[in-house]
Amino acid sequence: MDFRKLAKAMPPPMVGVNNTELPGGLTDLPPNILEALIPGYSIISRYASAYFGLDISIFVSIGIICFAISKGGQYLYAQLERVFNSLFMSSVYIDEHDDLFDMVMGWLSAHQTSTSRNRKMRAKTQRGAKADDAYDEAADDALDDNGMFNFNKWSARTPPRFEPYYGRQFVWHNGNIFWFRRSKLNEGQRVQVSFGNQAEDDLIQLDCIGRSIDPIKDLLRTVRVWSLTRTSGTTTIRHPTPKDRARFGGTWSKTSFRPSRPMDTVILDAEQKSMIINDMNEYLHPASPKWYATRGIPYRRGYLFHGPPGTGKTSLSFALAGIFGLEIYAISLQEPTMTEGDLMQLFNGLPRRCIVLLEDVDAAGLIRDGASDEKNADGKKKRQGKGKSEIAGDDEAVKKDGKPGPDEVPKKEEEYTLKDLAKELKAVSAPANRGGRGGPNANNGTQAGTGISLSGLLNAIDGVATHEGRVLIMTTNHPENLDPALIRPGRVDRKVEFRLAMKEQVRELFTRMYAASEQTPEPKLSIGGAAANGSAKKAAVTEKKTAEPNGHPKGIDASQDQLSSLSRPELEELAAEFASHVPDNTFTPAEVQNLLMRHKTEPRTALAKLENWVKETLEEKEKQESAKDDGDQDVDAGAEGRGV
Ligand SMILES: Nc1ncnc2c1ncn2[C@@H]1O[C@H](COP(=O)(O)OP(=O)(O)OP(=O)(O)O)[C@@H](O)[C@H]1O
Repeated sequence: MDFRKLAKAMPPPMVGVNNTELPGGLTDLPPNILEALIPGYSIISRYASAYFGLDISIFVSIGIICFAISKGGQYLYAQLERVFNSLFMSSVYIDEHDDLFDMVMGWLSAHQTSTSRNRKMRAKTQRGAKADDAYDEAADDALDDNGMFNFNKWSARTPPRFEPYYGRQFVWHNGNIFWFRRSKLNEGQRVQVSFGNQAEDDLIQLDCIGRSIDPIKDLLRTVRVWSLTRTSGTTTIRHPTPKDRARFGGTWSKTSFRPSRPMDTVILDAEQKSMIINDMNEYLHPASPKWYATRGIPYRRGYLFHGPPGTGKTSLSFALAGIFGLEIYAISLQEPTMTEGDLMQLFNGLPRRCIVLLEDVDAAGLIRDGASDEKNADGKKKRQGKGKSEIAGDDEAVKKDGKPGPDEVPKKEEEYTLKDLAKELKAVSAPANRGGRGGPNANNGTQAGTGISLSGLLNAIDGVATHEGRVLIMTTNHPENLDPALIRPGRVDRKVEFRLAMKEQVRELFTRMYAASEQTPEPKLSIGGAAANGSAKKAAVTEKKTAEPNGHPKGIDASQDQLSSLSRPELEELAAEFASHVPDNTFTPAEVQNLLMRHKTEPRTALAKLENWVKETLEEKEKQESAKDDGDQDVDAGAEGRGV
């Protein structure tokens, strides 16, 4: 191509008054503009002209014009699209913080993977229960030569979830076409759309043709049903969003979901169990809100689960969530960064129906300030010295106005021994040692181990601004340490005591463990020589047939034999015998379960090892007790030493 000819073909430059060249043709921009746009332009252009006889200003000008045309075109297209959208399209926006966001993403990824020709997707590693869904028989490939489960091998088989990336794509549903656009929330939108959301929020925009959003509503209904069906049988657990991830405090994040716990796996006094189930069922009935409203009673329900650790308090909460299809919103009052404002916002952000789980409320170190404690006339900080048995299942023990009942008169000042005082000191200092940032400044003059005062907690639980409809479950190992105001009727409507296991409970635990339909396979262990000589699997089979020195069979086949050859009446018989050797009121169900878990498929072995286990566990408990007593004495001595 002869560039000189091309240059000649261009219109000649216009000449100004002083013979200066004016910008003439479209392609002839003033050199000083080009110089400003492209540093060193004049030198390049001079060289190009001298050596190649080329006037590069033509190309630069053409480039700039093309750029301007394309930008203009884009702008025009965007304007036309905007006008078209506003006249003929309807849109619905979904903020990332909303549950619908995940549901839509899940639906789209499930819906699109088979049909989509999308060339841009976001791949997401599946975690938690979703990933576990991917388990199938072929996952046995994840066993190594020794029959050991290898998680890396197994998780490598779990495919990632592919979901739409930023940008626009369409999807068909019920004969309608929908456009789906995922974008980043810009600053302005974020304030309007998602007050209190995370810093890196995304936004989904769903568009459909027509002047009504009804098709989108219909699509979202489908998505919700699809999503809820998929997650039925699981319980969702949420926790407060960590401060570093939340733009504002007091928002909830879905932290996990797990298979719902069947109620019959929680072994508890039948009467207590049916009481709590019936009570909750009645409360959650759709007609209940009206019933409460017409009587002027706040529509709230609270339960206190109390008893030693490992007796089933958390398990029952999860089982209740499972049968009533509720999500669990768990709050730890010991969280040092949580403020009363956050707590209030968390309670305000609860859905219409849910379970709020406050675990170990006694450990939060909530103590009322003497001045604000109207129950203690002498203004001294005191906890009510209420025994566990008085609290157990006794709704009337605390009077309606929160004052102690006649049978629980507070100790007089002189009845407070040094030990009481030492315990108080320990209770107050314990949460602080855990990093609590209590203190008078943190909580309106109320002493507490965290940033939450008792009045702050009470306000959040049932303050005027608090939403109605939730079920509050508080758990504690030391109900006697709780302030009566926290557990007064209205805040705690029912109390359930969890005790150490009785024979009947042990029997049920045993039966449940070995009657379960699905047994987890035991590893086919054959470590060492077998692997080394390359005939590991064969060796494993041989090993199954060998017996342990104590006469108990070893390996999966042998242990399965114990189960497969066990008829129901035999199992019942074994369970009764097992229970008869476990002393009442001595071990927690968790401890008994621990023994049974060691012999998951060997009920007879569990029975054979029981006697030893009882002896060893009792010895261990005694040791722990005496160590605790020594600790208490140290605190007493310390208190006396300080002249308290
Ligand atoms: N009553 C019970 N019935 C069935 N399983 C139980 C029972 N109590 C405890 N377990 C088992 O023991 C383990 C611990 O139980 P869980 O967490 O419910 O106890 P907890 O009372 O909430 O303890 P903590 O006070 O320490 O929170 C669980 O694996 C659970 O299955």
